[in-house]
Amino acid sequence: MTIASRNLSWGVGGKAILQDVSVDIAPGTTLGLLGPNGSGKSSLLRLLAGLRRPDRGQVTLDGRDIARIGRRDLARRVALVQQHAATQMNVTVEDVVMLGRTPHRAPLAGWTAADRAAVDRALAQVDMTAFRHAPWQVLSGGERQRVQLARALAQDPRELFLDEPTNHLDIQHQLELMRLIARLGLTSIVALHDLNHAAQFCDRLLVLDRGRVVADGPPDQVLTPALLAQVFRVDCDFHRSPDGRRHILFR
Ligand SMILES: Nc1ncnc2c1ncn2[C@@H]1O[C@H](COP(=O)(O)OP(=O)(O)OP(=O)(O)O)[C@@H](O)[C@H]1O
Repeated sequence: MTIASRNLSWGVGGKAILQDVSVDIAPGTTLGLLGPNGSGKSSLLRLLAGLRRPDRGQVTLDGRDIARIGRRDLARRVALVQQHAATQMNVTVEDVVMLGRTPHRAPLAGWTAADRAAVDRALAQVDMTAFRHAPWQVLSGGERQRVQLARALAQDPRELFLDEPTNHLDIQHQLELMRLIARLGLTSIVALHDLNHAAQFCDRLLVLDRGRVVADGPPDQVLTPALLAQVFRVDCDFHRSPDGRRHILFR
């Protein structure tokens, strides 16, 4: 067990946004978080990452209430890549990725060899080494997205939360990013809209509809025509891809 939630509920201004969400995620799992726009995926990621407190229920990390874990300890362990990460403009790519090392550094200490190695590794993992000295403001949307992932990887997390990480990426980098996440060996929770990526790269899928969990299990069991019709209001057929995974054809 790494991350788990019990009967998590959260709302704003009397509107229930997440209701009774319970999930228990085994170490090393790539969990795809699916659901229509507004179903609560980003809200759940923030609650699970400890950035927001639930109104009811609890999030635990290795059995400890996440609300009782200090910010710095949590940041050494858990990284979140949000959809629209705010970043100061007047910085380089390397500066942004270096920020990921902050929780590991002693106050006023310089950069260690381990910090530099983590930044080098993270830039290489997202194929952005050539941009190391580029100013952040010249990057394209997809390049920024990859740098934000590198910042999270430089943090050396055991749990990685990603909110629609393939947005803005060209197809090559979408596939590379999904493959990278799947082979990192971390516990990754990834909000996704591409159901075929979910089928191809995730071990387990959790489907939200209007703030409630409506399906939870391996892709083959979750991605059924009935569920896709009920939750996403689409008709589809399935093919088997050569690796035996489901491939969805939308009608
Ligand atoms: N801070 C907030 N204040 C008011 N409403 C909010 C807040 N955060 C989220 N919501 C509402 O909660 C619902 C769920 O939002 P959330 O961003 O979690 O959905 P999502 O599944 O990630 O959506 P999308 O696929 O469009 O990114 C939406 O109706 C949204 O407007």
